[in-house]
Amino acid sequence: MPSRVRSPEDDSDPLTRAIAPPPDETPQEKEARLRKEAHAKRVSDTIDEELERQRLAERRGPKPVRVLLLGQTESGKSTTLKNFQLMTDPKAFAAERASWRAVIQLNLVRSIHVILDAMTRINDTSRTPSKASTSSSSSPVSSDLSSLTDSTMDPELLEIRKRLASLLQVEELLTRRLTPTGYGEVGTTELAPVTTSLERTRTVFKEVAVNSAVPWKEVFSKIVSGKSGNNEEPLVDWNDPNDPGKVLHECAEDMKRLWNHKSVQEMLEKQNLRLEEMAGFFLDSLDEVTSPTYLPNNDHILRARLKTLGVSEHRVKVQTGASNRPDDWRVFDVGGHRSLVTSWAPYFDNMDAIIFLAPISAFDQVLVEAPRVNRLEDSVLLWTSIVANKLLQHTDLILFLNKCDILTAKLASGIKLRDYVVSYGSRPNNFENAAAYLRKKFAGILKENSPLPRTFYCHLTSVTDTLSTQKVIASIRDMLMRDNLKQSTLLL
Ligand SMILES: Nc1nc2c(ncn2[C@@H]2O[C@H](COP(=O)(O)OP(=O)(O)OP(=O)(O)O)[C@@H](O)[C@H]2O)c(=O)[nH]1
Ligand SMILES: [Mg+2]
Repeated sequence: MPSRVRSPEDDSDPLTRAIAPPPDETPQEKEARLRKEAHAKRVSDTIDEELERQRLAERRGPKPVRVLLLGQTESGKSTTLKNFQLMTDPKAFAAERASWRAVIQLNLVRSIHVILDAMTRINDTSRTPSKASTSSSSSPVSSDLSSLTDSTMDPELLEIRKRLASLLQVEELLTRRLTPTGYGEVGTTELAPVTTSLERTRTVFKEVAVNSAVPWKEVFSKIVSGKSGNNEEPLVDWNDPNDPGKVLHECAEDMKRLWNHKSVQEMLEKQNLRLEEMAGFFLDSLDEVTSPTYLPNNDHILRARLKTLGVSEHRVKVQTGASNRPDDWRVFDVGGHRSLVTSWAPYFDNMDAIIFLAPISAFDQVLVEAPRVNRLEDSVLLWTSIVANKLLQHTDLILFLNKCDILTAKLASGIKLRDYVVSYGSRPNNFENAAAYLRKKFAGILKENSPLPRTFYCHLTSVTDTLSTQKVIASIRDMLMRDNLKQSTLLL
């Protein structure tokens, strides 16, 4: 078929048509248009010049330090990034409180959703014919969960459940705001069960994921109405009728009663749902999160959970003792979901250091995306492939054995490491012994699999704790500076 050749003047071309001046333009309009176009060109040229200037400065100036955060999903990568940001630019961090408020509200609503789902599941199970004999009990309110159907459930719980249905709309609203078209995704995933037993309960829920390189935070700046006196903290428009905080405040008492209800606690225990260990757990802070003028503090922001999609680069200025000018660092945060691991490799080139996070508290959990894979085993396999990678043979590897706070609590509650890691044997089931054992395992893997001998840098961390994490980051900074210094001395 002959193709049509289009001349530049051809006004059927949509672009030409779009930028063409209106046919009935007056001389004054033409002058105004030309002025506007000249101004736009000046602005565009200035931006180009600035970009070029930055590019040249970067090429001439000291090379930025590049750090890549790796580890399975929910290992604490984005939380470590938040620590970098809090440490290097606390004002910018504080300015984002309104955006994190929305994430925390969503986290809270999701926990309630999990409880409501669990209650429904009990109903469903009880209605199946095989359970008919147990569910036909005519006893009144009962803590026997097999008989906790609508007809036998505490009427108070039924009422609470009905009233809390309005929270599901809040969930939808927040999810829509957090995932502007093309910038995020809402995946239906399975709640990480707390046991590897095949008999375990499975809970399906939605988790919001965003690419942190895109402006999801700006969506929430729309609910920011101004700046407070010290010009740092954003103010939320508390009078906005669509602000989800209103519904959350109205539901506060019901949420509290639901969470503290004896039957609910028993039901969660029976279904092996340890919400306290779930990412983004705020049921212990209900009063604060549902207060009418809630803005999260740093601790809440670090505990907020928002899954990462893709890879994003963050620029931070790290102050070193050596010079007055802070160093330019690039911290790369990646999504740790299994389907995203293949997107890590293009970033291996040219990295100064990799911080690898292994959440060692997850020894009794399985991956949400692969329910037969133990999370600790997965971390060990990922670590093995990272240390063995030839592209990374000259890169410093820093291991964070993370979530030590949860590990301590878990072991203290009587959950035995040796039930999941058989080789742990008869060692005492406490944090010191468990951490030392796991540290040795990861060190051994590094020694055996590194293409070239390298130092084992390892920290026992709880990255939701800012003070200790900032100390660890400072020691990494000093270590990298020493390394850089050594290299430049060798080059002289
Ligand atoms: N208690 C406790 N919670 C932690 C710790 N580290 C991370 N968390 C929480 O675990 C959740 C997951 O952490 P993230 O930093 O989002 O995990 P991630 O590795 O970025 O996960 P992806 O983005 O899915 O790859 C968040 O709610 C954190 O607050 C820790 O050391 N202790
Ligand atoms: Mg993340």
